[in-house]
Amino acid sequence: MTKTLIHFTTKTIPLFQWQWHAPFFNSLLRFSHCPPPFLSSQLFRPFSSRPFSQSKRFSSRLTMDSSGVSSFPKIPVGLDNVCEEEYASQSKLLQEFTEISTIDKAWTFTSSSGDGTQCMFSVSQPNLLANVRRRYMLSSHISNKSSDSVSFHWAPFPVEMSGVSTIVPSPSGSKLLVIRNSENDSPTRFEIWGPSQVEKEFQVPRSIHGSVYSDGWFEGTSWNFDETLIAYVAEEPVPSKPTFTCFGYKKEQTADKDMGSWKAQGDWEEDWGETYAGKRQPALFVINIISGEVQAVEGVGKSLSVGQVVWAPSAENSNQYLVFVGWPSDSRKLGIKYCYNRPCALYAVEASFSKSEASHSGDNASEDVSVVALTQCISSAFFPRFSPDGKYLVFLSARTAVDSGAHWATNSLHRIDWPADGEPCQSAKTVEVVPVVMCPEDDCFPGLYLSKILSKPWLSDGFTIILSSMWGSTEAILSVNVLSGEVSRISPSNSNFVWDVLALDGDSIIAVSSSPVDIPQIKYGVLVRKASKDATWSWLDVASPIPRCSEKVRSLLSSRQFNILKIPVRDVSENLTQGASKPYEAIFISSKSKRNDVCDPLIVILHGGPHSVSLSSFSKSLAFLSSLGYSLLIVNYRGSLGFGEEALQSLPGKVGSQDVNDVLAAIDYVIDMGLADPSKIVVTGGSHGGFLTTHLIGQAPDKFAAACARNPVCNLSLMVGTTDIPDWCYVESFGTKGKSIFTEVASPEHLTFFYSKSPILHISKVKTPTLFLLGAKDLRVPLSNGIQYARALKEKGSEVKVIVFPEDIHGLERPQSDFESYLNMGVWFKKYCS
Ligand SMILES: CC(=O)N[C@@H](C)C(=O)N[C@@H](C)C(=O)O
Repeated sequence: MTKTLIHFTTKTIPLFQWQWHAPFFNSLLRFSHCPPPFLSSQLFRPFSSRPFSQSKRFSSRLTMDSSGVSSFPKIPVGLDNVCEEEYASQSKLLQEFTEISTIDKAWTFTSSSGDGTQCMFSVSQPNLLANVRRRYMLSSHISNKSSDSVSFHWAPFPVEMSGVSTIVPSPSGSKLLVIRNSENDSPTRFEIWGPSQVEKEFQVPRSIHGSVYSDGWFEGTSWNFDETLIAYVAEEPVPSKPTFTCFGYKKEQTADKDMGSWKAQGDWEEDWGETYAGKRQPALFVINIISGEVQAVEGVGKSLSVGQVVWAPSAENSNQYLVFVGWPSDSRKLGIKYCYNRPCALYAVEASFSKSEASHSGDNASEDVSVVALTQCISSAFFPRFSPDGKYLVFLSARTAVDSGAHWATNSLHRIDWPADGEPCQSAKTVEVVPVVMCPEDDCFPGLYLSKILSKPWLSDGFTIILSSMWGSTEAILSVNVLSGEVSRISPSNSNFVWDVLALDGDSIIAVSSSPVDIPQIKYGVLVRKASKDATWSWLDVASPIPRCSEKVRSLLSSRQFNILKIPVRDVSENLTQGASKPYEAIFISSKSKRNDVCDPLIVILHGGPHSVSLSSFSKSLAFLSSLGYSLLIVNYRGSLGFGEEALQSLPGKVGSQDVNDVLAAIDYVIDMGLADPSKIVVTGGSHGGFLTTHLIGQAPDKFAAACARNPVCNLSLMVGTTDIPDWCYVESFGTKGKSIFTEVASPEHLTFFYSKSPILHISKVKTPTLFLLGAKDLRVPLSNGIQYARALKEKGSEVKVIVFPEDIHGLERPQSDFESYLNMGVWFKKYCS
């Protein structure tokens, strides 16, 4: 992979830079038998926690002693020989953290011999050399289940699933659908696996549809009940484009790429923005696995982007229906990634197909196939799930996000009682099962905050679903009675860990639990007492080969601890809602032992969104930073998910002030508690977290020894004209009013207002050395935002380093980019603060 690395050296202290490149430091370390006395104690600290300031003194002395010969060693651009040492030692450690695998999903199958359950775990691990995530499956047989023990018998080795986009077991568990999207123009492959081999394989050419969606959002793949048909969501086929030959425009269009012709671009088609660049509109298809015939579902038309399709239960002699989510797509498509505020509704459509050649209905939706809108009364409906007996259709809503314009907000859960005759009806009553919580009582249920629901979330009673939902800075497993609306926290209520449900095994739960200092552990939840009012769950530890970590990582983690702090709101005013006046939280990770009463340097970590949350789950990158000898303060400022709707809605209109002050108050809180040294604080965050980082170094210029910003929002007046979510700039700057005044052409007054809310307003005060990590293909906060700010810092002589990842988007999640980001961050912070 190629990368662009721009190191802006400072123009005010050139001597310092030159001293830094002193040529002898490396050789001295290599040839001397004992380290110089002032380095020795530092060198024996783990992972080169030798402060750079000392190294600099040392190297400058050597430079003066040298007889003026300044032969620069051959070190890579952007490094000097001091930080090269640091690079080497930190990269070794980071590699050990990077290798830890992640459990992504699990499926259970009743064993045909009736002696337990088979469980398949989907696990992934970065492959740094290939710069991809390696995905594999590991199976386990679950037996001897009781309330105090369970046995998992693991297959000896996992099996790699290369090139697999989607895996979906059939309802009976006797078949497995494996979909392989191709990366070029070749067909998409559908494989139907039986217990021992591939039973069928179909190739669907690009003329029928493009890649099958496997994005976790539009994605939906559903088997019908007799396991003959599979409904799914795929990119509609590429329309024909004008063709030219050496004689000019060719009237008869062909699909083939023949040699003597070329295709024009045709009209630009809007996509769904960040992470969807170049992706074609999602459309519904059904494959018949007996005949291999693929049919586009008729009647939907191009005015809806569709996703999350499921088969509706069918009554005897009734038609078969599909239920899906539709997002209006005949007007401007604003970015959808992380944006639950896009209106959407549930629809039902009869699964009838033209019997002729498969084709997508496109604009010519068949007149006689009607689409039934099921959720007209509510501005948002998604994640449809039918109960096993087909009586209830349950779905999630983000109506508070849609109605307020905040990109993510508190969810509500709803139910439709599905007609017994199987015929969907427009006027079906929608019941609110779990309402939005405005202001939770202390330590009580804060409302639902979900980014996924299992495809089969039901307990055997047919009316209880199991979910995991953010709860303050943690995530908890909940059971929800969809008839009474009763919500129970069933993961341990005294746990500060994150609990995430992976799959159900009958009435038991396979879950994963982790903390910032504990790698994920598989847990088995057993329902001990069934009485719905006070059902009790017992959580058993499961010995498992995944994930594994090295002895070094294990020992480093065992020396760390974490707490969730409650930070009181400073300056509570009468204008604040009750929910916005309550304490917010920060996760504090530190060493278990304090050396000579000295505080470790502190890294302040800020999530983006702003309506997102940092959870107390295990994070390899944060564990790495913590293991370098830092305390971490991860602030869930007001506006974060998981604390009730009033606290969340207190932020829009006050970004750059309320959130900045919350972070400053959290820092003062740990300083006052004696947990941090005010002279050793650095700050980092991405996106809106980068907005906070750059605001903080401008508004509190003496507070931070160094900063690192990933794809930061630095100038809203520049972002509004270039991002895929200009409406976000309006809502976060103006508050909910921004939703109605949003226009594609920001007025001069609006631009001035955006500027006044932006970190760039404070740039003249900045003194903090700042590292920028930028994705060149970011559509959310385009590169120009970070580059403009970094150039402006450079112009005024501040210390700046910029790394641009040419192939990365907003998340910088490709394995090499993620690795390089955290390595540079570790080295940068060590250089300025240790
Ligand atoms: C809604 C959204 O994408 N906002 C961005 C400015 C942002 O902060 N994104 C978050 C989710 C991130 O961490 O990238």
